[in-house]
Amino acid sequence: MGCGNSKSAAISSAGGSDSVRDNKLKKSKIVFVVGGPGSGKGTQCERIVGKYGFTHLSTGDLLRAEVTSGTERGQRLNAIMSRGELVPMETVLQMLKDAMLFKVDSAKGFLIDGYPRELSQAEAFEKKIAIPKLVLYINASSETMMERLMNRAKTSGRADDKAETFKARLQTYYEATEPVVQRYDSKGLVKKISAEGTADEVFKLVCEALDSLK
Ligand SMILES: Nc1ncnc2c1ncn2[C@H]1C[C@H](O)[C@@H](COP(=O)(O)OP(=O)(O)O)O1
Ligand SMILES: [Mg+2]
Repeated sequence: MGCGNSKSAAISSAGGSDSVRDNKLKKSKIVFVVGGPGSGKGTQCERIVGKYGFTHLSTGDLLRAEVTSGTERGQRLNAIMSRGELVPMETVLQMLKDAMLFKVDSAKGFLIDGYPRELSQAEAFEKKIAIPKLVLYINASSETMMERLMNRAKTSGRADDKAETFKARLQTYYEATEPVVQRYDSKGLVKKISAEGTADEVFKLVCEALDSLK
């Protein structure tokens, strides 16, 4: 501990030892974007990337990309998923960390979308990577989320954008993810954003929350 003075950090900025890079991650602006299915997380992340130049990482996208890349890890993931089994949390987290480390020198901040989905994932992230600086809680009523998902279903081609699965997704969300919000609320890290308005209106609130970050 305490061996990473600013000089050695500067020298290693084009790479550096694992511990130096781990330290950089710990200091980076990490924002968790949390909210129910269809609340508008992806929509807001896209806008944040445009205005703030943050790096947007979605664990779903990372998993799909790893599989199509055909790496050894991708092949293992493909085998697990084609057996209908769950990808181990440790693997998802390692993928997320690798993606963050890859960008740590250039990223102005990280938007983590779709993770953590449950308390144990939040705890594992903190242990392995860092404590987030902010949790953006994109909050919409279940009626609004349902309406938006039904609209998205017309073009998304996503198998889970169906009225029948919406109830189950919502229940999983409330049971598993809301405790994550409570955990960070007790640390004073949550900004609750009303997502009922237009995407522009929501983005105004999102900007206020992000601008309060040092
Ligand atoms: N504030 C808003 N008002 C109206 N529609 C919105 C909206 N934010 C997002 N949408 C639309 C875009 C999508 O078709 C759908 C779901 O948005 P999304 O960004 O994909 O949600 P999420 O990533 O949280 O699942 O709703
Ligand atoms: Mg999304």
